[in-house]
Amino acid sequence: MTSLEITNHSILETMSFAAITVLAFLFITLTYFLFTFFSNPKQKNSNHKKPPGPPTLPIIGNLHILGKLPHRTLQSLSRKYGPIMSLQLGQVPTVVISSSKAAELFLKTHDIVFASRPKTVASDILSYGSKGVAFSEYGPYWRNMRKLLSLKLVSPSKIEKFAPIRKDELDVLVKSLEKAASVGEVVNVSEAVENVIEDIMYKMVLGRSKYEEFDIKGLVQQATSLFGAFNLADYVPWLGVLDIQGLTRACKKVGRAIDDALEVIITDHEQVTNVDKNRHEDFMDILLSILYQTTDHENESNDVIDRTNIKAILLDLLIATLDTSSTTIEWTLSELVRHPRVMKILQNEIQNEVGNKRMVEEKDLKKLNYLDMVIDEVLRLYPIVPLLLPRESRESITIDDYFIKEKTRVLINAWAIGRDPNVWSENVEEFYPERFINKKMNYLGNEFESIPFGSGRRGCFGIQMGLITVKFVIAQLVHCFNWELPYNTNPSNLNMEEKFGITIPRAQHLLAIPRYRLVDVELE
Ligand code: HEM
Repeated sequence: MTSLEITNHSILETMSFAAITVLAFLFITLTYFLFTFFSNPKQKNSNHKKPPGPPTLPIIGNLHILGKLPHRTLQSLSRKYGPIMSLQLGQVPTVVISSSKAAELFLKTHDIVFASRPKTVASDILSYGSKGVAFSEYGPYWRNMRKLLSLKLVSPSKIEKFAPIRKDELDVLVKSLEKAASVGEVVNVSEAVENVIEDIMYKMVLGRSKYEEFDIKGLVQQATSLFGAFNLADYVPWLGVLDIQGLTRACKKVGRAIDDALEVIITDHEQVTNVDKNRHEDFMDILLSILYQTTDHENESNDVIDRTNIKAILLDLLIATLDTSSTTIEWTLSELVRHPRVMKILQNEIQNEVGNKRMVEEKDLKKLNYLDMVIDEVLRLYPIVPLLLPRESRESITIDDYFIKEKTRVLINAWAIGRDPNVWSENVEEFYPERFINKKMNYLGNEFESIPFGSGRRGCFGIQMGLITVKFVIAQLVHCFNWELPYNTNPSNLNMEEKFGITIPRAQHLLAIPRYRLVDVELE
């Protein structure tokens, strides 16, 4: 065969492939129109009024309009279509909530209807078929696991028990920053904070410092972005086999690496526990103590907690603890550096309570009211999980005259709710902690004006542990150091762009120069 023949042959092949693709697309589009036109005629003629929403395209619905920062796109769409808005994400009917009043209806008044999570490719692969807590469907398994874990992992006495770990790890960070300060070094604050949180959480969850053999933080970050990605396979399941975005392949690859790491961690833990029975109890010990128990004593269910349950829960806990606290700290330091006025008031408050001859201790935190206001303001502007974790309606329901059918996905735009000018006044975009002077937030499900931890049955169960970690790190870092931006950057020019995923970290790492400000403090 000559080269010309080869070329012609391939063009012919390419042409027929293109023709087949076009024909297939036309066939699918036609089928879709016929299907949507003729299917469910009863619903078309009934009073089942859907919430308003933007026009949809065949097959993909509104998937194409989400953009790189969906929380922002959805906020501007809600200005046009209202706080309860319909979207069609591929084949999945979706409702987006963008006001505190609407959030209260979905997360409090009708919480039980929206207490489930949708099954997704990521939860199926990475969570061992949704066997963890955060991504599992509503039902006796989730209810019992959540009750058990809340009691055993994050009770006030457990939070107190882990205080020495938080103190020791933070001391190490302060020491290294003191060194950097003595030579005027530029510090990658984002990385430093990620590392200290990783060290704290490692010791708390696994009872030891990092494993050199594998990069758990990296794997957890990859899993977090896969959980947050809009995978076409979840929205147009028949396109799933093609895996056009490669996300299903990525889930399988990351899932295998995580499984290998978790196996090593569990085996290692079992061995250490056998040798030293009086060790300080960590999360992993608590999880292993429920291995082989049944999940539902009351109803005598036969579900036994096995190794895959333990691995799925462990991954949930690592995802829930690693990124959330460090990202909140990162945004807080960024806003403080941008607002020297606020930084000064906070430093003065700490200095008045603690003096400048010793470091902050956790017991000081309850006296620091301005610190509470600073953190509330950061959580209002940067709810770290901007769309919370998706919910799914367990049955059909009518809310505010809108019909929401069973298995509708519900996205709560916590980011838009915290920036609603009708609630937070015209200076809504401004970082202004004083707006919380007469407004004490407790995040226990009574306020809906700012919901960084979600709310209701599926709300975060680690709120107190998250808050104490964030407040302690911030108080220590601003008490021990003044912070300057490098390269003569004007604070008002600091880049504040975010990246989208389940969480929203800074798009660019925060770099700053620490200047030590305490006198005569001896770190052991
Ligand atoms: C600043 C730190 C934290 C923030 C901002 C945060 C935020 C959130 C948010 C927004 C949700 C979803 C709520 C919803 O869908 O309504 C969530 C769920 C969850 N969080 Fe947190 N979280 C933090 C720390 C923690 C910690 C330290 C733990 C564990 C010790 C934890 C464990 C969980 C779990 C298990 C869920 C899933 C709950 C369920 O589906 O039943 N979180 N968190």
